[in-house]
Amino acid sequence: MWLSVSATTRSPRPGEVDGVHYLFTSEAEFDGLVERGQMLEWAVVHGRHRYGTPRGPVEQALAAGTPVLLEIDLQGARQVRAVMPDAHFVFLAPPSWEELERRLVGRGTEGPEERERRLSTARVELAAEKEFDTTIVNDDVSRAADELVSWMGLGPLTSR
Ligand SMILES: Nc1ncnc2c1ncn2[C@@H]1O[C@H](COP(=O)(O)OP(=O)(O)OP(=O)(O)O)[C@@H](O)[C@H]1O
Ligand SMILES: Nc1nc2c(ncn2[C@@H]2O[C@H](COP(=O)(O)O)[C@@H](O)[C@H]2O)c(=O)[nH]1
Repeated sequence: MWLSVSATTRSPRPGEVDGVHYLFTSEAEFDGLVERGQMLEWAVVHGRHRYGTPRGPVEQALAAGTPVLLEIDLQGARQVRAVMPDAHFVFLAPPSWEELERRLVGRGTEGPEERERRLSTARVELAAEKEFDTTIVNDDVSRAADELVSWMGLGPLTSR
């Protein structure tokens, strides 16, 4: 299974590595990817930064028969559904609203205003759960990953 690397115009957080966590691009570089048709999907997430899935690596993996896993927002999922109707869509849900808030605060990477923005996005996304083929509750990471792999009918998670 191949886990695709997204591009984003957001700045790296401490510890995030270009090409591993994201392809960190300038606004102009992201524009270029979009204008050249090199994005499978892209969206402004949390009303601020652009995030998108480069098309080339995904299409190459699929052509080689390798399943691809995208971890993208609701807007991106809707775009992928429009161009790849055979794709499968999993809604990754928090165990509770309170735990979602606790985890976001605990991550410690955003101030109160940005956290509120992200919680607003979460409210919108939670309301769209029924658009997805299944829901997996992210209570324990290992358990949720096992459930995902089992639902997909695949072996253990590997990347590139
Ligand atoms: N199952 C889990 N148990 C405990 N902590 C978790 C679990 N899943 C995620 N977290 C933690 O919750 C925080 C938020 O998770 P993550 O970074 O994946 O955010 P997200 O859902 O992508 O939201 P955002 O769009 O704001 O980034 C992180 O600190 C992450 O380590
Ligand atoms: N449409 C897309 N959404 C994406 C992509 N990569 C990530 N995401 C979404 O962005 C949020 C915010 O991420 P963060 O790293 O700033 O915390 C993340 O939760 C995803 O939902 C993508 O390629 N396309």
